[in-house]
Amino acid sequence: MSSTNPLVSVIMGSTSDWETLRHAAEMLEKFGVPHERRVVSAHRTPVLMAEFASEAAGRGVQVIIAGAGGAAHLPGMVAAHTSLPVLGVPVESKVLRGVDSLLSIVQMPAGVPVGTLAIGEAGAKNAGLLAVSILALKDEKLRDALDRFRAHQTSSVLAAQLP
Ligand SMILES: Nc1c(C(=O)O)ncn1[C@@H]1O[C@H](COP(=O)(O)O)[C@@H](O)[C@H]1O
Repeated sequence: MSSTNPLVSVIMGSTSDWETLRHAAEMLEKFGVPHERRVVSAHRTPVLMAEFASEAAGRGVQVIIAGAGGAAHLPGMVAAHTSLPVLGVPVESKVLRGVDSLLSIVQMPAGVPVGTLAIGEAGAKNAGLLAVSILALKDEKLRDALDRFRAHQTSSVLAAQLP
């Protein structure tokens, strides 16, 4: 991880979300994308959240990955304060198994989009991959790395076929 000039900001509502969001950070690491990780909460640190979202583009951040659980308003509220692409990761909650998180994030009013991923680890990994895809639009090396990632994934699946 690089804390200087991060291109992607991975934020989460609580340190308890790290077990899920670390999968997004690990994907970014795999592709060598400079990123930061922060705990920011729309509910518990509303002023910090508004400042963070308003200032992110000015710091050179190009994509925000925001994960939260339960009443997961963080991705939507961050999206309300920035026109950067915001990728929302629903964290699996104890009581409703993340369906609450998913519905809180996905059902945005038209005009303020959040690109919502699947619940939990798979969603976090795919958020990392989507962030890489977005950056790869203007980065040929990243595009090649993504192509290699896909090719490797394909050959692993083929190699794992049953006889
Ligand atoms: N959904 C939100 C927000 C928010 O959306 O602003 N802030 C914290 N939380 C969520 O509360 C859950 C429990 O947090 P604790 O484990 O700290 O009690 C976490 O999944 C977090 O994302």
